[in-house]
Formats: sequence, structure tokens, C-alpha cells
Amino acid sequence: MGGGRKRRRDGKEAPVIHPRNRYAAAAPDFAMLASLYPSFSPFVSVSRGRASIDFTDFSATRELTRVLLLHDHGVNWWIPDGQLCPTVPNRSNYIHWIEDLLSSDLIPPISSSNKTVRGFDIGTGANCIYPLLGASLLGWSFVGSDVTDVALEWAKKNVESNPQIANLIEIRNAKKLSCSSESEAVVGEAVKQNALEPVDGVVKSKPPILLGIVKDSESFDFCMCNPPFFKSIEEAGLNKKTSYGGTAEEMVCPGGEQAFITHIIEDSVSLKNSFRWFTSMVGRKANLKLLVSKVREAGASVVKTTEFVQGETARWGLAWSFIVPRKMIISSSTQGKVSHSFMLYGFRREYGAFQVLKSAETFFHASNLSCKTDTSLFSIDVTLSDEQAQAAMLHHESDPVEGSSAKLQSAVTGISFRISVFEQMPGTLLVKGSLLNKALSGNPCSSCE
Ligand SMILES: C[S@@+](CC[C@H](N)C(=O)[O-])C[C@H]1O[C@@H](n2cnc3c(N)ncnc32)[C@H](O)[C@@H]1O
Repeated sequence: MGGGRKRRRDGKEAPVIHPRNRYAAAAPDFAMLASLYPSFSPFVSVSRGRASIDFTDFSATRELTRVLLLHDHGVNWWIPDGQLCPTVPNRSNYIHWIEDLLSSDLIPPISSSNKTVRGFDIGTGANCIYPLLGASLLGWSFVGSDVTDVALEWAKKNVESNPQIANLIEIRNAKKLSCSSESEAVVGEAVKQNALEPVDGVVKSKPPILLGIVKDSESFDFCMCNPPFFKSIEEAGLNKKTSYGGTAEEMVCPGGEQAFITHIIEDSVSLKNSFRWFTSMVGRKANLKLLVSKVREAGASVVKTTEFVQGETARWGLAWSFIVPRKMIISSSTQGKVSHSFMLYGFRREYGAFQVLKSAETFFHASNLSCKTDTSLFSIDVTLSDEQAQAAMLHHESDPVEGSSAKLQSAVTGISFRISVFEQMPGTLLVKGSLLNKALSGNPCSSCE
């Protein structure tokens, strides 16, 4: 891991395995595992002193996953032949990224008396990998959903084989839309908004994903999803270098990942108050860009993306939330310059720097203050007369430093300040205020910092 992050040809830093991933410091030691687990030993060969397995052999990759889950996570696990076999280090990266999102104070937590983190794994698969990892690594509780009989049967078996975490994981059948009154109302609304398509006068529903599967009044800290990436089994192709199984039901859906994640985005609009973070893995970078636009159009207040290290295959993470972000204040004050800046997150697309500047201008005019807007600089200069400045100082009773207001009053002969608004990216603005009076700026006032 030493030597810092590698750079790609385009100059960008290559992503690295998550630092909290238990395999970040050292890859799994196949020789050690073979010596401990006789069932793994036949799959391990040593060449030039290096132990490895044949990654094109499904039995070998499945046995590796089994021993890693057992040895490193205390989890008993198995899947039938041909089902999608997860690689433990790769899947752990997604769990740790969600852990980062949850611990960031960008958006406040959802109000819940229950302290246990609660997640929803869309399409948990026979392998049930995310709930097993999240529960064993971090004590999270999960609802894991799926639609195929084999996935539902084996996910349940994998949960029951682990009594130490079984009470943290519920496997839910997403084949049938639940029929609660609230769900019916929400589904009715979705029909109006075209999320469900009427065919020949009959409403033909897309297979439910969240809407109708999440119960009334349930709330979750996050949802996650490794979606069926491909539009057809041909598109899924065969990676000759590895064999991790994967049936058509697991890998393919009409419209591929773009349609599947779009469906999650549509559902998220109706369920915006039920989840703190909505997340999904994305298989193609072109789809990531498109899905980010869809999430913004849906009105999300925060959007985050990441790139996962997945061996030779690139994968991305997309996260969004409708919760209003906390305002983040970054202030600065240096001798000879008094300025104050803060970030505003979560603006809808239509409210950019220009609109905020115009609102400020309207406010200052209404307050009878003289101001001049420069739209090319995205700034507005405001001048207070002597009387207005004195009145503002007297009004400012909450000055934390005794006497500083009085000092200012004696220095004030009118105040001029500039407000600049910069759009960092859609939905995020940097607002900066700086004093223009030289006399004042050389005498920084703590209440302005
Ligand atoms: C690529 S697999 C992911 C399995 C597992 N989470 C993993 O990461 O290995 C996608 C899963 O989504 C399931 N699925 C497809 N449509 C679904 C739906 N509407 N609701 C829930 N699961 C669905 C498939 O049956 C399959 O198990």
C-alpha cells in the first residue's frame, strides 16, 4: 500500500481498496488458509513460492469465499452451483463506503429511537453477502429482498446458519407487491407519474423494488444494491479470466442496470422520508453520469459518487438523499482581511448563484440599504450609512467579546462589504462576505469571524 495512490494515464488518482477493508494491508494468504482448511487445500497451487487458486474454476472461487467468510468474519456460508459468488474484499468496499456516508455529518440522521443501523439490501441474492458482511463486521441490521425462489431459499439458509447474527437479518420476498393502504396510495401516485405503465388499459407493473416492499412507517438508514447489470445474457458475456457464476436472473433485467436503478430513483421520490441514503452500485461509467442527472432531476438534495476497486473491473457507487443538508460553515480571518464564507448545499437546479444574488439584492433594497450588483463577478457591494452602521452595531447585542462593539463604533464611518456567490457544482454554493472598509479590515472584529 506504500508509495501513495497511483496515477492513471489521464492524471487522475486510481482508486484504492478502502483503508478499513480488512484486506487493505495484505491480500488473503492462500497458503495459510489451505493449511487451516483441508477443503480449500486441493484448490491451492504454489508457483515460484506464491500460492494461488484457479480463478476460472467456480468451485475454487466459491471455496475461497467460504473460507474467507468463515476465517475472517466467523460466518458460515454456501451457495448452489452456478449462483453468483461474491468476492469478499470487493463487497466489503461497498459496506465501508456506506459506513463513511453514515458517519459524515453532511446530512442529519433520521430520527429513530433504535440505535442499530438499519439497511435494505435490494436483490440480496442466494449469497446474501451484504447483510452477512454488514451484520458481522458492523452489527448492522438488514432487510434483504429478492425475487427468485433459489435466492430467497438460500439467503434464508445462509442467515439461519449464523445464529450469532440471524436476528439482525430479515429476508423479504419482493415478488408480490404488499397491499397496505399506504402502499396502494403511493403506487396509485406512481401510476399517475408514469412509474408504472398502463398496457391495453391494464396497469402492468414493473417488478416492485422498494415501493410496496418497504412497509408503512418503516425507516432505514440506507439502501444498497448490486443490480442486474446487463440487458441480455449475451451482453453479460463470459469473463474467461474468472468464474464467479451468476445466472440470467441474477445478471440480467430488461433495460439493464440503467432501467433497474432508474426504478430505484423513481421509488426513492415516493420514499424520500423513509431512507437517509439511497445507494446503488453502477457497472458502467456512462450510466453513472446519466443516473446522476436523473437523481438531480428527481430533486435529491445531496448526490455522492465513488469508484470501487474491483480487481480488473471498474465499478462505481452512487448515493443520494432528499434530506436537507446541514449548512457547513467555513470561516476565515487573517490580519488585514476580514472575511466569512460558508457553503450552502442542497439547492434545486433552478436556484443557482444568480438567483441567490438577486434575492440578496431584493433583501438589501427592502432594508433600505444602498447596494450595487455586478452580475459578471457574481457579487454585490453593500454600503451602510453612518447611522445605519451605528444602528447595526447597537443592535448586535450578542457580541461575544466585551467592548469590541464599542471599539468598532468608534472606528465606523459607514460600512461597506461585498458578498460573492460561487456555484461550486449544481446544488452547492460558496457564499463569501468581506469587509471593504480598510480601517475596519485592519482591525478584525471577532463577531465577524
Ligand atoms: C447481481 S445480483 C446481486 C446479488 C448479491 N447482492 C451480490 O452482490 O452478489 C442481483 C439480484 O437482484 C435480484 N433481483 C432482480 N430483480 C429484483 C427486484 N425487483 N427486487 C429484488 N431483487 C431483485 C436478482 O434475483 C439477483 O439476486
